[in-house]
Amino acid sequence: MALCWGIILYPTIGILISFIIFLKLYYNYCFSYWKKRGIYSPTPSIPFGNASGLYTGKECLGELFMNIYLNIKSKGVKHGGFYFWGRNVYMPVDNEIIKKMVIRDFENFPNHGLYINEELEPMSGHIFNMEDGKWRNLRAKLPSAFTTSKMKKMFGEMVKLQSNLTEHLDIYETQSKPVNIKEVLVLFSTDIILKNAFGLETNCLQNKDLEFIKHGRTFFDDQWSTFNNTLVITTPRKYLKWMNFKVFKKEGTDFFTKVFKDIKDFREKNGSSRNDLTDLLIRLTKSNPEDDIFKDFNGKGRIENLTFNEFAAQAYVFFEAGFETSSTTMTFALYALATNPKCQEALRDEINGVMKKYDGKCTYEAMLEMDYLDHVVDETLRLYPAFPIMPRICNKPYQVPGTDLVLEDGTLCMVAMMGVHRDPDLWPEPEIFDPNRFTKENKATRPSCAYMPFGDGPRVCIGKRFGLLQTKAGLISIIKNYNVTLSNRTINPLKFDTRGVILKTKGDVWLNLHRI
Ligand code: HEM
Repeated sequence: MALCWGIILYPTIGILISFIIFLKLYYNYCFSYWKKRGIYSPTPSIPFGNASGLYTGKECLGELFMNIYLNIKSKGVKHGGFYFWGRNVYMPVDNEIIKKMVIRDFENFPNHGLYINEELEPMSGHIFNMEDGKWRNLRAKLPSAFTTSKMKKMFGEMVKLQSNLTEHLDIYETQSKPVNIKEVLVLFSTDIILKNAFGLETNCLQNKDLEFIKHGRTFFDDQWSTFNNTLVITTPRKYLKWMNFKVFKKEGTDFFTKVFKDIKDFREKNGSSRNDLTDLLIRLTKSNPEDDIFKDFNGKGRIENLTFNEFAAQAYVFFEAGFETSSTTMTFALYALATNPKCQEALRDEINGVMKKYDGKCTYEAMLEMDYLDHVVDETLRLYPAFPIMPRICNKPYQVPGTDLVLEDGTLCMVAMMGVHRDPDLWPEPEIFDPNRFTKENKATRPSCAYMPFGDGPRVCIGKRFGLLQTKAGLISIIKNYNVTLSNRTINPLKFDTRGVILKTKGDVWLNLHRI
């Protein structure tokens, strides 16, 4: 019997030891990447590299990049490197390098480099993941869904929904109950995006159990999806492809595929004059040689029409991005205003003053006159950029300007937006909420890439104007009508939820509302 155990035990121990030695050698090799190139790197550890905070629940993705940025910056260098597991990642901290990478030398970094597997998951073929010519061609068409005249019309629709929001909030106010503000703002933002991009009247505020909410929130909130989102950022896509990795939950994608098919079928059968994002996407699915929309981005060649799956993937990303980022931004803004009552008062005074000029109406023109509101939103997005990542893949060898480093083709580069936004060299006392940082005079003192909550360059957020309008429509309505204080149910000082890609508070933000 003892002999028998020996036969099994000794080879097993041998294999285990060999495996550990192999792993150690492998990691030593990986972790020497930046050193060999003479580039500073914070000390990595096995197995997570520099991302252990992410996997042990100490830091969210935005904080992880911020801390790496501040660490590199503290060494007085222009850039550094770090490791996701064994994967090397480049991080610039010099503003000129960031600017060149993202704007001037965009041709070297046109793609986000994230996992896309359209055969397995058609929904992954959306514009955020799209690359090269395909991305360029589609991206060139989409701005026509967000022109100034359309924005103005959409703001009108948002204002109509403001009364639903206050009616809903009044229920909490009259019962003197604190409100979980993010939960309400998700409903408000979902109504806005469904109305403006898809022409649907939903009133989620009265019916929060709608499937749109259930499936829509899964992507950013549920444990499984948030973990998957993190994996997609940190893991080389060739491994994910090899594993046939699935990002989305089937029930959610089935639901949205059906909804988008129904909307498309309905509009094709009945016609539509909405001239909105959905109309534009439907037009792109028609193979029409007469239609100029099929000219490529150079205006020389022709592009292929979108398949139904490609149509659905675009509709899906606009729906998801449309409600989550803005409701998150409004939530952070209200937290900041509740904890900075003087800023709240100044904002309310401005809203009342400007609206008085417009017969008490919240028009597009009135909103444009609200400078302080603009500064409050800007400052909120500086401290709490809802989508705090800006990945770029280097697609050909690139000599980093002003340095000896040549980035290799395929290197993942990460701009640490939150790091830049909290860099004390750019923002004195960066942790303090101070909207006046964004007055015209103060803005002029900073380099352009010191602030980029919507990214920058040709890949900048396409929904930026829509997201800002939505955020402002919500804030105007709440601050005009309620004095907002923080309930003791809120974790204060605020901490970040360490799951997922979107920046979120740990625990909910609960507010007390007092009708004015
Ligand atoms: C406060 C709200 C928002 C924030 C903070 C935000 C932030 C961002 C950021 C940082 C990026 C990456 C940019 C880059 O890589 O340089 C991005 C991309 C994108 N955003 Fe937003 N976003 C917001 C609202 C929206 C809304 C409302 C929509 C849709 C209606 C939207 C749709 C998109 C899309 C489609 C992309 C991918 C663009 C591309 O790769 O060409 N976003 N957003």
